Amino acid sequence: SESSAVLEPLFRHIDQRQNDFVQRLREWVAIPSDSSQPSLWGEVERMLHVAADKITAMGGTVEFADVGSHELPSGASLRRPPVILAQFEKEPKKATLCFYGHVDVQPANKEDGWATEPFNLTEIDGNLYGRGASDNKGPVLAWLHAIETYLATKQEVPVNIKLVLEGLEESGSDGLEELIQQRNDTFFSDVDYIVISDNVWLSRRPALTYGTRGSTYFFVEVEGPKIDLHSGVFGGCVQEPVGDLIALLGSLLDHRGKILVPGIYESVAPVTEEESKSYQDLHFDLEEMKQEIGVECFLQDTKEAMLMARWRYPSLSIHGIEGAFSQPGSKTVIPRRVVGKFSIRQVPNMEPAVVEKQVTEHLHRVFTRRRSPNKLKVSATVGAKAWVADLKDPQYIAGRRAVKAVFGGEPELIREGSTIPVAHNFQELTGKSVMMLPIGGHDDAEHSEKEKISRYNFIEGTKLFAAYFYELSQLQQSPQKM
Ligand SMILES: NCC(=O)N[C@@H](Cc1c[nH]cn1)C(=O)O
Ligand SMILES: [Zn+2]
Ligand SMILES: [Zn+2]
Repeated sequence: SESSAVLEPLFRHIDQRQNDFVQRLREWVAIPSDSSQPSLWGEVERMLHVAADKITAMGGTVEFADVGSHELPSGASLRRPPVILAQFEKEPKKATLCFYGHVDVQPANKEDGWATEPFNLTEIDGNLYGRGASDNKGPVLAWLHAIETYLATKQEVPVNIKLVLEGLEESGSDGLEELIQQRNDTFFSDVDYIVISDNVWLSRRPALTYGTRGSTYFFVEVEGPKIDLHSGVFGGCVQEPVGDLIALLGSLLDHRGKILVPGIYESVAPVTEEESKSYQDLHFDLEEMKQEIGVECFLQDTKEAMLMARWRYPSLSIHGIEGAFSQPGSKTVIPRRVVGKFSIRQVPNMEPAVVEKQVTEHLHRVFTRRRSPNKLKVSATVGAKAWVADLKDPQYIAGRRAVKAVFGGEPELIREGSTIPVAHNFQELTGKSVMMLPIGGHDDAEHSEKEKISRYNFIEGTKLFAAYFYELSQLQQSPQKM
């Protein structure tokens, strides 16, 4: 068939080059582009330059777009890492696909329990372990390798390509929403489709993703004495900030994971019959998942209930306490100032600004009841809304065809519990079609000390993207053909 004639040489080339592609991923993972703290943004910038050089070497043009500054606690301001806006030569008759990805990563230290060095991509039993391997350097490279494959095999890329690559996704994509607004009538004006590959499959089957949850990240600061104190001297005499903070954090959730902040579930949409049915055919094995992450039980007993908890209900997770003694050994200290960190995943219809107000008021109410002399400060970042796409969008037709061409079966249609802050912004601000085409495996353990992408997913994922360019270009010719 025509599609095999186009795709077979591409797939062959990808197979032949797979070791080079893995080596390039190794080079990218070696850059510790952790965006969680402004003091580390130098490495994020270095990573953006490496990505830009790759795009330029392939014939693309790159602009480093400014996304403003971040105000430091000292009052000084620091320029945020720029966003790459790139494009390849344009042919007006072809559709234009814009790919979004990020090259920053979550923090990673060997001491967190990594069996391998987090920034040294290590292959074990066909899995490539390393921070950013799946989230999101592997998929970003797979898109670039798909383009490279067309060029190397002297085939015309069948769609025009634009890229948006950022370095602050893991800390909330600050400044990107404003950049999209500014460039709506220029960079984005001729874009037909936006595609994101920053999530994972639900099972061993490939998937297309049509929804993500939003997120707001909270900081609860409790400040007491002006210096840390000896607990033998002042224990029992001062109201301890850690005690206040634990009471505040303890007021957020019940023992079954229900959020106790008044009003938080108010706007959550009821489950329709159609939605209920949509979970039945999905492959998700609770027992296997228990084994994988090492827990005896989940808070839900059925696949349907667990997927709903993950995709369509809000959740609250406590991430840590800054300033509390956390090293090994015993230190009999009363910390003077502690900051609790937690986030709330939000679902369609929930407004981050409303959630922020509800949480702030709740924490102040609980704190007032304690009559503590300490000072409480609540602040929030990220404020990302949930995203849901229309499955009738033509991108999903091209996505299904590309999955069939590479994997030989139908994709699962899934949602995602995590957040890609820009997904909602792209859809709302540009009005363009947005789809997620993941290549990460269900067990990639993103954000954990076991993050990996399998060689299979990385290489077959590259083929998927190459096939996707082709299938997208075919839509204009035969949009209804399945
Ligand atoms: N792969 C997407 C991802 O991991 N996104 C982050 C974004 C985020 C949310 N709050 C702070 N950062 C995620 O945790 O979902
Ligand atoms: Zn990501
Ligand atoms: Zn992430």
